[in-house]
Amino acid sequence: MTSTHGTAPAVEFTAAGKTYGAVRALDGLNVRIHPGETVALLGPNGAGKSTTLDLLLGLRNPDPGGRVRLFGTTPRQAVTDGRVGAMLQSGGLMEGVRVRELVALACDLHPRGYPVDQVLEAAGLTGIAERTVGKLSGGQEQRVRFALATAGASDLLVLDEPTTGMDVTARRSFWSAIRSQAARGRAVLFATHYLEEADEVADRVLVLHRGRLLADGSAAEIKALAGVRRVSFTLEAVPDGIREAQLRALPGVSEVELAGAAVRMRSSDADATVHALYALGLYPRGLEVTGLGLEQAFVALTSRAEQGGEQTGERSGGQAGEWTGSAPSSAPHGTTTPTTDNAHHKAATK
Ligand SMILES: Nc1ncnc2c1ncn2[C@@H]1O[C@H](COP(=O)(O)OP(=O)(O)OP(=O)(O)O)[C@@H](O)[C@H]1O
Repeated sequence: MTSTHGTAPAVEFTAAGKTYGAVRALDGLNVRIHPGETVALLGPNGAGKSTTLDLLLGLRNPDPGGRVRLFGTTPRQAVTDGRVGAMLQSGGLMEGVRVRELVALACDLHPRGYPVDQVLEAAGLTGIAERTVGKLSGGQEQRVRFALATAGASDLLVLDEPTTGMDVTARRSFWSAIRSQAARGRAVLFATHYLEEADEVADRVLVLHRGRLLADGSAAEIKALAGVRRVSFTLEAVPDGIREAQLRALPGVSEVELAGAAVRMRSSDADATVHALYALGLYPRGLEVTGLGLEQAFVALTSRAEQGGEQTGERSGGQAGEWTGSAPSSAPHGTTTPTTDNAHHKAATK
């Protein structure tokens, strides 16, 4: 996958901050996204996702000292040049017109617009092209928004909670359409609360927390970074006096669930937990140590940050999977990491 537009990153945030009154919504974000990458933006409510997308689209300006560039130019210029397609949560659709008319208008207005039938087909709207927009279901409206975002040959797609309201089938075809966009070399950035979508679709996951980048890596790297594992087993005989509190006190254990003889625990140091189990005189049967899903890793990372163990997720400019300590890296992400190659590989094999 190569960019036909030189070597400038699709997206480049440099020390980008945004303050609303007393609220520091975005706190010195350094991030680069390259053509062909599909990137998920995750974060709890209020983490700064919408602010990030607003800055990216030129709807707001970063505070002085910060900078946002798309393809080496300003967001506004990139939008004017038709290089950005966006699907936002806010903003109503024109209700009185037919689906085809609305999509045709977007195709006409785009500097590199596609034929309307092609766009309708790709968005799964051919069968409802003659319906009035105001009479569509929520999921159908989302598909219209997607069609508007892909009405022309944009180089970057920005999607805010794109599948909200879509049923399972619509979601599946939506993501398959997005994959084919990425396979054509487009950069895709989407904010979502559906972590399984981020896990399945994204080459790279950015986790925002209180306006700072908490983690930046593949879903596998984020899961590993959370460092928490599930330890499950059954106890053949529970020795007298062994109670949940004792299991909870084992090294690394943060959570214990007991259901009869079945025990499930979460541990940040599974080896130490298991050794200590034996030391307690317990003999676990069917012992399993498994990794967490992205959702659980996300919860572990963000709650750890809430409790004050926050670290920034900006890579140190060295190898993928390296994470800086508490001091933010001065080098923007992506200068030397292999993320782009990885993204290209994935895009090519999807
Ligand atoms: N126009 C505004 N004026 C004042 N504060 C704002 C404004 N927009 C956002 N904020 C605040 O900035 C912070 C980040 O908000 P933002 O909407 O970017 O978060 P988010 O990650 O998109 O949240 P959500 O998942 O709830 O949509 C929040 O504390 C929010 O209350």
